[in-house]
Amino acid sequence: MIAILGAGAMGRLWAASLPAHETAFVPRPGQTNTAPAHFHFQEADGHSRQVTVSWLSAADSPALVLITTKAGDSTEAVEHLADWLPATTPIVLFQNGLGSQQAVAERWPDRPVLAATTTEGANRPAPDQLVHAGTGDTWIGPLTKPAEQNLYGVIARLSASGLSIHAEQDILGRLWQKLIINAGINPFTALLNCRNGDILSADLYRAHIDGLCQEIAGLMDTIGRGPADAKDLRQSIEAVARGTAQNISSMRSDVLSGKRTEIDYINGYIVRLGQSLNIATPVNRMLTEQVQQLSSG
Ligand SMILES: NC(=O)C1=CN([C@@H]2O[C@H](COP(=O)(O)OP(=O)(O)OC[C@H]3O[C@@H](n4cnc5c(N)ncnc54)[C@H](OP(=O)(O)O)[C@@H]3O)[C@@H](O)[C@H]2O)C=CC1
Ligand SMILES: CC(C)(CO)C(=O)C(=O)O
Repeated sequence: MIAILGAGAMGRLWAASLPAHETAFVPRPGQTNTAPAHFHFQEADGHSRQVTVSWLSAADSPALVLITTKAGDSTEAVEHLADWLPATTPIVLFQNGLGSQQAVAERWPDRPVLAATTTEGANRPAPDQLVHAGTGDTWIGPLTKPAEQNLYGVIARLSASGLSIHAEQDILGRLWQKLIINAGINPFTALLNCRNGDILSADLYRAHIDGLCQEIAGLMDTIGRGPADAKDLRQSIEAVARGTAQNISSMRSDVLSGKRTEIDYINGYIVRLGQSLNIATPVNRMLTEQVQQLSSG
C-alpha cells in the first residue's frame, strides 16, 4: 500500500497511474468524510477512465508515503504523519521550488526522507476530473542519510505506475535546475497575466531577466553549486519558455484561481538564501513582493 498525502492534481496522477487498490489517500486530521474519492481521469494519450481511491484507515500500514501538497503545506502535513507513521517508512516529497524539502529533512533527519522533481503535468479542471496534460520524467533522490538505502526500493515500487522514473543521487542539484526555470518564468507570467512564451517580448521580463540570472548565478557560485554563468541560465529559461510557450504556468494558474502561490519557495527562496549569505537579491525580492501582492501568498 502506497499512501498519498495531498489529493490534488499530482496526488491523483500517482493514484490513477499506480495499480488499482494499491494506493490510498491520507485523510486530514479530523476529516470525517472518508467515502472513496471517485474521479474521471483523462490520460495523456486521450483515453479516459474512472478512478476510485479509498482513504487510509488506522489498520493500513503503508510501505511508502508520497507527500503531494503544495510547498507551503508540506512540513505541517509531515508533522501530523510523524505522529503515527513508523520511523522507517520512506517519505517522498513532491514539492516544487526549494526550502520546504530541506525543512522536512532537517526536522526529521533520522527518517528516510526523499525528494522528487517531475516534468509530468496534471491539472483538475473540475474537482472530479483529472487531466494528465503532459508526460515527462520524475527524478527521485535521498535527502536524509537513512533514505539512501531506500532509494531503489522506492523507485521499484513507483515504477509500477508506468511513469518514467529515475534515481538521482544529487536531487538538490536537480531541484536547483528546476528552480532556475521556475524563478525565470513563473513570476513574470503571473505579473503579466500571460502565457509562458509571451514573457519573452515583455518589457518587465527584458528589463529584469539579466539581473535575476546574475543574482542566482552569484548565489550558486557562493554555495558551491557553480560555476554558473548568468547567460547560460537565461538561455535555459528561454528555451523552456519557448518549449512551453502556450502553457499557463502553475503560478499564473494559482493566481487566476485565487490560491496561494509557491513564490516563497521559488524567488522567495533565492531572497532568503541571499539574506543568509549577505548577498543582495533585489530583482528576486521585487518579484516575490509583487507576486505576494497578487495573491494571498
Ligand atoms: N500539478 C502538476 O502538474 C505539478 C505539480 N508539481 C508540484 O506538486 C505539488 C502539488 O501540486 P498540485 O497537485 O498541482 O497541487 P494541488 O493544490 O492540486 O494539490 C495539493 C493538495 O494537497 C492537499 N493538502 C494540503 N494540505 C494537506 C494536508 N495537511 N493533509 C492532506 N491534504 C492536504 C490540498 O487540499 P486543499 O485543496 O483542500 O487545500 C490539495 O488537494 C506542488 O508543489 C507543485 O508545484 C510539480 C510538477 C507538476
Ligand atoms: C516549466 C513551467 C514554467 C511550465 O509551465 C512550470 O514548471 C510551471 O508552470 O510551474
